[in-house]
This record gives sequence, structure tokens and C-alpha cells, in this order.
Amino acid sequence: MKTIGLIREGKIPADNRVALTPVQCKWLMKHYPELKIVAQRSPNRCFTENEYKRAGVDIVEGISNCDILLGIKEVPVQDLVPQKIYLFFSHTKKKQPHNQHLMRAIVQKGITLIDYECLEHEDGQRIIGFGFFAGVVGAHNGMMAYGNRTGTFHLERVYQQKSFQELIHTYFGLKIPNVKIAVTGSGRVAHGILEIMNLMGIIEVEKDEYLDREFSYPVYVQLKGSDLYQHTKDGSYNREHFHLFPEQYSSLFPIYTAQTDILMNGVYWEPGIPQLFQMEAVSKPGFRIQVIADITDDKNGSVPINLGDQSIEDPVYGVDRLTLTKTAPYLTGSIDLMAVGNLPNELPRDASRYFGEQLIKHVLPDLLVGGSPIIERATIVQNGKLTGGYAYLEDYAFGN
Ligand SMILES: NC(=O)c1ccc[n+]([C@@H]2O[C@H](COP(=O)([O-])OP(=O)(O)OC[C@H]3O[C@@H](n4cnc5c(N)ncnc54)[C@H](O)[C@@H]3O)[C@@H](O)[C@H]2O)c1
Repeated sequence: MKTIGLIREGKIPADNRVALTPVQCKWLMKHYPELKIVAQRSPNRCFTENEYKRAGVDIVEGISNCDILLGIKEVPVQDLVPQKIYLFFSHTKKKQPHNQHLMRAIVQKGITLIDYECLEHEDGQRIIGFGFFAGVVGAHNGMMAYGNRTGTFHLERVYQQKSFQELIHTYFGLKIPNVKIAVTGSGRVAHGILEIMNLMGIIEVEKDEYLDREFSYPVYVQLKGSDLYQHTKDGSYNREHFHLFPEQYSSLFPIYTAQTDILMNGVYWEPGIPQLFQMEAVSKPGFRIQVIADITDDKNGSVPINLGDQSIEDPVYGVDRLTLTKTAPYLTGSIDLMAVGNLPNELPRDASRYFGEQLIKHVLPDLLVGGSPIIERATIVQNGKLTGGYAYLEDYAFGN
């Protein structure tokens, strides 16, 4: 008999998502009779205790009897139970300074850490994440900001809807003006953005048309890696080469800034990857963009005028076009920026269901019978020891 425990999220602000929904727990226990699932009592989880109880999941306080513990965000050090197998987003693989104490505690307590972010197919494609619902919520919020700025339409808040289905119902009768929207990226976030574009009846157009003409209906263009970046020497784009040497590339996005009303940004970004445009461009007369939904959300990152995060309650701020400083939203002379780091928390039940589905499809069955190459590659620490692929974390995990 193996026991999986759904742990209480301890990181502040409290996360309301969970790795398995009640229905998924019930399905798993039916199909794996040797499996028991318990949920640690939590005041914030998006599914109630009663929903779990009805699915046959016991609500518990202590989790030391569990074999496998599933969380979402970083587990507070004092909550880590020694010698257990944990799955959560640890944000340690890039030696993030703020999580060094967590990594040290994990090795000291003889824990096995399997990081969701490291679960990848053999070609490096990530297996699970919350990006799709980040794209959905971020695109909705970006459109909401444009509606508020221009007074042309009104959108409800996502977190006030019970589900994605209910959100879709709020789009009934919605009439979007003739805006031009640039969607950047090709991953999960971008797919979520495209879902909202299509649900709102916004039409996809080709790049050349988008750049050359105006339309009598709202349109969007999707810009992927080869549309966004070119090698500075010969203008080429090769995905693998770009991932390895991003600093050898420059951004092609500036030509779109004169033709775009709303930018929905869903690219992957890290230092070294070119910014989409230069900060100073915002002050120039030809810069048409009025609203940016920066779902990627890196401060001074792919969107250089991302001046930091807002919260779910208050997701939008303005950036003055001349002083490039933060202002209240919706002012003349400023650009509105939607930047929130935990967008999927606005639709936690749908986001959790989607996450759990991927977990059941690609990870849990193998984990219950002892592992798989996918799980092996995502195991950063095994019984307190760094595994081969993560030996580069030695100084981070054991040093001062
Ligand atoms: N604001 C939020 O709440 C929120 C939530 C989830 C994700 N995000 C962010 O959104 C961004 C996109 O996330 P996603 O889920 O779509 O990612 P993804 O992994 O699904 O896709 C990212 C895209 O970037 C490309 N990519 C991957 N590695 C790269 C590299 N080293 N260099 C250049 N390109 C690379 C991939 O080919 C893929 O097309 C990420 O930066 C992520 O941190 C934000």
C-alpha cells in the first residue's frame, strides 16, 4: 500500500491550487487499489474538504505516514518531513539565491525531490505546467485593461467566476473594437492567449497583412521565435542555436510596435535573450501600443517597461511614456501594463484539473511502480544526495 499526501501550501501569499482534484483522486484510487490518497487540512485550497471527503480522500493534519507528498509551490523549510519523496516547483535548478536555504534543508533532511519544472520529454519539451491558464487569464486581463482604458467594452474579473466555462459565458454579446493585437510565443502561455483570442472572436491574420493594413474587425497575429529574432550577422534563425546563443540575436519586434494596439507577451525569457523592444522606443511618436499584458512577467525582461509585479486584485499599472516611471492605470500619456506572477490562481480549479491530468498521464503511474527515465531526469535530490544531472548544484546545496 502506498499513500500520497496532498500537502497544505505554506508559501506566502497562500496558493489555492492543488496537484490532484477530488475527482482525479477518486479515479486514481479506483484504478490503483493499492493506493491511498490523503489531503492535509488547508484553509486556502480551491476544493473544499467536503469535496475531497466525498471522493474518499481523508483529511488529515499530520502527513508523516505518507510515502509521496505532492505540493505546488516551494515548501517552507520547517514543514519539510525528513526522508520523504516530494514533488513541487522548487525553483532551485538555476541556483536561485532565495531558495538556497530550501535546497540545503532538502539535502540535510535526506529528502527525495522531484521538480515538476524538470519533468521533460527526452527532447527537452516540458511535460507539466500552469502556462495555459496563465495565458487564458493574462489575455483576458489584457483585454479588460484595453476596455477600461478606452471605455469601449467592459469585462468582468476572472476570479469572480467559478470556472473557465462560466468565464466563457461572460463573453456573450461582447463586441471588441477594431484593434490589432500581437501575440508573442509558441508555448503553453501562447496557447492560452490564443484560446481567448478565438473565444472573443478576434481573427488571426498573416504577418504581412498585419503590418500593411488596417481592418474593419479585431485581429491578432502570432509571432513565434523565427518571427521575433534574427541572427545579427546573417539574419538567420535556428531554434537550437538561438537557445544556446541568444545574445547573438536581435529582436524583430520593433517593426510591429507601430502597428499594434495590444501586446500579449508569452515568450520564454531569461537574461541574454534580446528584449522585444528598447525602453526608449516607448517615448517615440510611432509607438502605437497602448496596453501590454506581460504574461511572461520578468521585471525589465522581454518587456523592458515591466517595472514589477502587481497582484490579482490590482493587476494593471501605467508607465509614463516620457519619464518611464510607474503611474496609475488608464492615464493619457501612459501605457498600461498587466503584470501578475500567479495568474493561474484566478482560475484555480481549472488550472489544478489541467495540471493533475498531465501528472496522471505522464508521471504518477510510473512513480507508483518505482520510476521512469522522465522521473529520473527530474529527480534533483535522491535521499539527500544530488543526482548526476544536478551535480552542478553542489556548492549551492552544500556550501555557505
Ligand atoms: N505570469 C504568470 O503567472 C506565469 C505563469 C506561467 C508561466 N509564466 C511565464 O511565461 C513564459 C512562457 O511560459 P510557457 O509555459 O509558455 O513555457 P513553455 O515551456 O510552454 O514554452 C516556452 C516557449 O519558449 C521556448 N523556449 C524554451 N526554452 C527556451 C530557451 N532557453 N530560450 C528561448 N526559448 C526557449 C520554447 O520553445 C517554447 O516555445 C515563461 O517565462 C514562464 O515563466 C508566467
